[in-house]
Amino acid sequence: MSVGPAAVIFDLDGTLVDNLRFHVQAWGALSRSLGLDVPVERFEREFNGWRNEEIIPALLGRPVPPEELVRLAEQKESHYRALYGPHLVPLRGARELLTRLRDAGLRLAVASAGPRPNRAFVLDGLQLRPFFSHVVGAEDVTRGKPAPDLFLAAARALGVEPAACVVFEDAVHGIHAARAAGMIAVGVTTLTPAELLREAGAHWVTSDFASLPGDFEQLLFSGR
Ligand SMILES: O=P(O)(O)OC[C@H]1O[C@@H](O)[C@H](O)[C@@H](O)[C@@H]1O
Repeated sequence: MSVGPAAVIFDLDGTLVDNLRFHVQAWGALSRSLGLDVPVERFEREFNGWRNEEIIPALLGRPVPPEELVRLAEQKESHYRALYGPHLVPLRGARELLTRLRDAGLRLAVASAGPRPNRAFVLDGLQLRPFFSHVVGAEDVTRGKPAPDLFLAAARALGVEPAACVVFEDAVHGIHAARAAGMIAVGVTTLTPAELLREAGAHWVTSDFASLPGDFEQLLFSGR
């Protein structure tokens, strides 16, 4: 009997796809249209892994009524999808790793703080959705990352104990969330340097899915 992990949970933005510069560009355009001058680092670090319901009030520095929030979020997200659409591609090795994990009998889920249309844009656009038993998103929780809620919701949906889950995640907030959920955390260095992901608690780091650390590969696949 295998004693390795039973499930793997993937973050979406910055992990399954290397798309954060397009999110940052769209956030920058939204901010400018509102007369705000926001340093890029806030989008890359502070807001990475948050839900729109958390980002937009922080950006404006005030509570934002639901209708205004929906309108501003849609303005940003439709711009992001238009910017990223021509570049949509999985992170190197993603499809191959998902195939190996599925064939090895591991349960797979996505846990993203992003809204449903953005998840569909990537997962359906790249035909990755069939790999995943469950996709958990912004509307399933009230707190984004670093709260553990998204990852715990994914584990619950998969019917797997948190301690038996591995999380792939690119954001410091996401690594904190995975560790707070009691999961094994693997940092993906699409934007955030390896040292910061390790400091946040990542057990391993990798630049993509094509070259995983040997001992981590062994943990995932030995005995399967
Ligand atoms: O949880 P994920 O998939 O990394 O994505 C969450 C968010 O990540 C941020 O970095 C983006 O700017 C957001 O717009 C996005 O929704």
